[in-house]
Amino acid sequence: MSLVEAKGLEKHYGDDVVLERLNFSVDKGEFITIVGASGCGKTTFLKMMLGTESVTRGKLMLDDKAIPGEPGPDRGVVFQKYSVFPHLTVLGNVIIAQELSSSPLLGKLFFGRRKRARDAAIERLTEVGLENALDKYPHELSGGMQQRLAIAQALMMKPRILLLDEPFGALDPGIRKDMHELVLKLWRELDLTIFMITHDIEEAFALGTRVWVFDKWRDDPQAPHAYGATVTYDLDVNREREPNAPPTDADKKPSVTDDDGRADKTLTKEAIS
Ligand SMILES: Nc1ncnc2c1ncn2[C@@H]1O[C@H](COP(=O)(O)OP(=O)(O)OP(=O)(O)O)[C@@H](O)[C@H]1O
Repeated sequence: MSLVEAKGLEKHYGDDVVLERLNFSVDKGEFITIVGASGCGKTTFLKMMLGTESVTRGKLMLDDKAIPGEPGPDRGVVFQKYSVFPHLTVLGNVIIAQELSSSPLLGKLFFGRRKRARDAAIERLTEVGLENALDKYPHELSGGMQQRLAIAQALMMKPRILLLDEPFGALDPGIRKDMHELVLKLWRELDLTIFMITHDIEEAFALGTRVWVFDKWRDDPQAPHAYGATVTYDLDVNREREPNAPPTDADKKPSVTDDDGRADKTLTKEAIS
């Protein structure tokens, strides 16, 4: 059984068709990187996965059931803009993810549960390399450290799926490299399935086991909103990294089918950049 599956998935805003013809199946442990022109619907797709945007038509399934229409502990998210609380310490920022989830009314945990949440938060912060910054406030952290904190927050509830919306877009190239190593380490060690949007094609090919290109399947200049984007290319890359997956022929020569399964062509990252 696939972990995530879409069948004829569509998203419209009024008459504006943003996404359509989305048909895919994603197994546990895959690392999907998503590229595509600005405004083509990548974030909208991620929000549907998160449960903060509704499905207009078709199906989006998690474990063979309609994906919940609200965020849940099984799906963690990190956005490009730092989403941490400025008035809380690093440790407080991660504990609160558990507090808000376990005690939404009070937003507080007490006694043994607080101690367990604290221990779990320290574990998550150690995983992202912030164990020496527990008492710092976000303004005392570098951009890379703030994103590490946002990742620790997203991991606090032990999600199975991690949704990353251009998480490294605002970071310097050297720091991005460190973040790539971190995200690959977390993906492997925590058995995550990742969907990550990026504008950086090199990053998409370096990190993903599958690269998706979102684009409109048809463009009509007379009716720019009539057709939505879909996955126009679905490229197998770095398959040897997947848990228990031996390298496939696709690693050597990516083979691509269009969204109707018709064309079969070889594609390189140069061709879509
Ligand atoms: N809440 C909304 N109401 C109406 N239209 C929206 C809403 N959210 C997004 N859109 C529209 O949906 C389209 C896709 O937006 P989205 O943010 O998903 O694109 P994107 O591919 O992530 O873009 P970028 O790469 O610039 O972040 C855009 O035309 C946007 O204006």
